[in-house]
Amino acid sequence: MRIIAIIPAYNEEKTIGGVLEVLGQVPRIEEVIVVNDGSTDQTAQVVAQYSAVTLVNLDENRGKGGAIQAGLDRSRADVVLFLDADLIGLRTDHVEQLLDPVTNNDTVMSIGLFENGRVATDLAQKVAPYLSGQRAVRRDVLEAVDDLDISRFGVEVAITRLVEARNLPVREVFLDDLTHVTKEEKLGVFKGFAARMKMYWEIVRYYARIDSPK
Ligand SMILES: O=c1ccn([C@@H]2O[C@H](COP(=O)(O)OP(=O)(O)O)[C@@H](O)[C@H]2O)c(=O)[nH]1
Ligand SMILES: O=C(O)[C@@H](COP(=O)(O)O)O[C@H]1O[C@H](CO)[C@@H](O)[C@H](O)[C@H]1O
Repeated sequence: MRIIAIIPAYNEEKTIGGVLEVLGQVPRIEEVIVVNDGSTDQTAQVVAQYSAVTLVNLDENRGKGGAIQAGLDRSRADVVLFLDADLIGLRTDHVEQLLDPVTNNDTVMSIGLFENGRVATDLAQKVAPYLSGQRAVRRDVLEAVDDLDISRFGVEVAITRLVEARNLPVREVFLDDLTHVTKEEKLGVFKGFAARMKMYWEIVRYYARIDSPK
């Protein structure tokens, strides 16, 4: 069974190194692919310091779904681990927790939920667990999702919805002491809030598209 990790990254120079350090300590992940989604900061330069990591540079920002599709297009795998590039507190046991239920064939997808990380980020995932970017997913499931490449922030909802529509088993796992940097922390209160609204809009737009007749 070939296991890979795909990390979509847009302006994550401050945190992506920490994620890659941890992934480098998990031998059963055969390839780590970072898709630099048109970043304007030093994300690509930071990733290039990790010689074992495959760096895919996109000239223009395609959104999270587009970045993930670009990673899938360049890979061959049975199971894909997805992690966001802005995680704080990631450990190898979190990675194993996400992988185990899928590699043991107990489920086709795991979803990782923050626990005891920070109140705000724990709560956000309690309210909307299906938005989490931390997952392990069987590749055949990913291939069945329509329009992943244009889904932008609709990507998690798209995958979750397909799994639910087919009545496939999903496993939620709790990732202790893990959190991420929020949009407001990255961009400041106003730009962060605007980015959050844009994210919700991208999710709704993807929904509307797949619900209307083609
Ligand atoms: O256009 C984008 C927006 C986000 N991301 C990446 O997708 C992940 C989740 O995005 P973000 O952290 O902004 O979402 P949040 O967790 O704040 O909702 C991160 O690794 C981002 O760098 C991306 O590749 N392209
Ligand atoms: O938890 C949430 O409400 C959002 C917003 O997180 P921030 O606190 O704005 O960083 O984050 C998630 O949603 C996105 C859409 O599904 C995912 O792509 C992110 O990985 C996930 O962190």
